[in-house]
Parts: sequence; C-alpha cells; structure tokens
Amino acid sequence: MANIHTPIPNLKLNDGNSIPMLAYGTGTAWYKSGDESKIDQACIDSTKLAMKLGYYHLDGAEVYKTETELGTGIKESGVARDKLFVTTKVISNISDIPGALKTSLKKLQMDYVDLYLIHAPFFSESKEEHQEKWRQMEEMKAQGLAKSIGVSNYLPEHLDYIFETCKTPPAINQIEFHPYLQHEGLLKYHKEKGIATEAYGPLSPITKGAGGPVDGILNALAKKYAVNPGEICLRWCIDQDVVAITTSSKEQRLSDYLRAMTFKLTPKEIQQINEAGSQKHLRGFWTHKYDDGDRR
Ligand SMILES: NC(=O)c1ccc[n+]([C@@H]2O[C@H](COP(=O)([O-])OP(=O)(O)OC[C@H]3O[C@@H](n4cnc5c(N)ncnc54)[C@H](O)[C@@H]3O)[C@@H](O)[C@H]2O)c1
Ligand SMILES: OCCc1c[nH]c2ccccc12
Repeated sequence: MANIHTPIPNLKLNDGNSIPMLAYGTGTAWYKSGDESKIDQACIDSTKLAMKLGYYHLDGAEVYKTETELGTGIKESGVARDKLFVTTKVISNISDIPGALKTSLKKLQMDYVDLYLIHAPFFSESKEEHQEKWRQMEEMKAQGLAKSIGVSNYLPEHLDYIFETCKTPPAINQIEFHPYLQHEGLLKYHKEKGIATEAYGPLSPITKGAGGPVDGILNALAKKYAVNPGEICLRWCIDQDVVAITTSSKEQRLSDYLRAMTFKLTPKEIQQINEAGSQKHLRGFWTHKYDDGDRR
C-alpha cells in the first residue's frame, strides 16, 4: 500500500542530526516475554508494513527481544539503510555498553544505529556511575557505532549528573508523555539544555486513560480535522516539537496514524487539551520505579 499522506517532518537534534517526528515502536505490542530466539514473523511483517506505509523511524531496545525481527524486517524491506532512523536502547547489559551495542548491532544486522539510548536511570543511584556510563555512550558515538546518543526516563537530577562531566550532551530524553503526564518542569529543562523530547505512550488518553477529561476535546478536534482522537494525540506531541513513538499490530491503525501529518493544531487547541489533561494524572510505564507524586 502506497503512502498517500504528507511526509513525516524531521526535528533537528543538538548534534546536527535530524530525526523523523513519528516513529514505529517494536516494544509494546511486540516485546517477547519468553524465549528471544523464537522469531516472531508477525513482528517482522508489521515492521516491513510500517516502512511500506512511510514510517522510516523505528524504535527498538535490547529488552524488547525483538531486535532480530527489526533487523530482518529492515533487510527484507529493501529500504536503503541511510533512509532509515533506527534507535535501540541498553539497560540489561549496561555493565558492558560496548558489548551490548555490538550484540544489538549484530541482531539488527547493521553497523551503526542512528540513536542509542540508556533505557532508564534506575540502574544506579551513584552520580559517578551515571557519569561513567555516559562517558561510555560518548565513546560509542566517537566510534561511529551510534550517530546520536541519548537517554530515556531520566529526570532533571539524572541529567544534571551528566551535564557536570559530559563532552557531548544527550541529544534526546525519551519519556512517557501525553496530556495526562505533561512533565512541564522536565520539558522546560530540556528546552534550556537543548535536549529533544521523545514521547512514548502518546495514545494513553485513548488507551489506558480512556474515559478521562480530555475525551471531549479530543473528540471535538477529531471531528473538526476528520481524523481519529489518536491522531489528535500524536499531533499534540508534534506541534509541541516532541517526537512521537507509537505502534500497532493492526494495519488500519498504522495507516490512520499517518493522518496526523495532514493538519496542525492551533496554540489555543493545544492549550485546551493541556487544561483538560491537567485534571488527571496517569503514568503507565515504570510505575514501580517512579515516586508517583512525581509529575516532573
Ligand atoms: N523508553 C521506554 O521506557 C518506553 C516505554 C514504552 C514504550 N516505548 C516505545 O514506544 C513505543 C510505543 O509505545 P506505546 O505502545 O505506549 O504507544 P501508544 O501510546 O502510541 O499506544 C499504542 C497502542 O495503542 C493501541 N491503540 C491505538 N488506537 C487505539 C484505539 N483507538 N483503541 C484502543 N487501542 C488503540 C495500539 O494498537 C497500540 O497497541 C513502544 O513500542 C516502544 O518502542 C518506550
Ligand atoms: O520501553 C518499554 C518499557 C519496558 C521496559 N522494560 C521492558 C521489558 C520488556 C518490555 C517492555 C519494557
């Protein structure tokens, strides 16, 4: 199926690289709880379909156990490597970042990733350890194995540790972000430091948070722009310069999401969503790790 939609825009990162503002994720909907060596053909097929539809930004992670499927999908798609933006993340093997990246690259069947992220800051409470891990991430970039480097699920205190000693600042912080988790303080911090924000869980208001206070405004805007409420959620990210990562195993949904490229929300509409969203708090991921009074 050809992609008939407006192309996905890029965001310029602080290291000069560009990132497509809508991504297809191989985590939720796809991650394996069991044996990694059991290949999931449906994941390979869906990854290929995503690229056919026009998703060139693909999000993976070692813990999803789907890097082989992602790499196979890419190889079989025939899409040139330099047309794609591929992310993977490290957490289980954070004790050996060079080894972890080498293993990920082997599974992905490629010799570099576009973005390599530390998946979460919860591996240590020691400032020195955070600084040492970031130094190793810088080394991966210096060796050309990762074009850009960043973090995920970091709070300002973790970023502060990095900024004390880094030579290369994180290009991105990938966080859960949606109208019920707006992270005003963290986003302000990102802006001040030149870090791009990447949103996972952008559809939470229509999935885990369905029936909440943004339903009315999402439905009204969906009607106005002739799209689904989900596309309003994706656009709400993009119009705030936030890269959105979504996914689905359903072709219709993957195709529908791309309609988020066909319109823009006005600043007033974004404000209306923000006001309604701030009436509810929802965190769907890593809930065991965050102090949930913490809405930063
Ligand atoms: N860095 C991290 O810690 C982290 C955490 C979570 C996810 N991620 C990444 O982000 C990607 C996307 O995450 P997500 O799944 O939270 O994204 P999302 O919020 O966009 O939700 C996508 C899910 O919503 C479902 N959906 C879409 N429309 C729906 C509808 N109308 N009704 C009911 N369900 C609907 C889809 O089928 C899919 O399963 C993951 O695959 C992964 O790559 C990263
Ligand atoms: O990044 C998505 C959240 C996540 C963290 N650790 C995992 C392990 C398996 C599947 C998802 C996750």
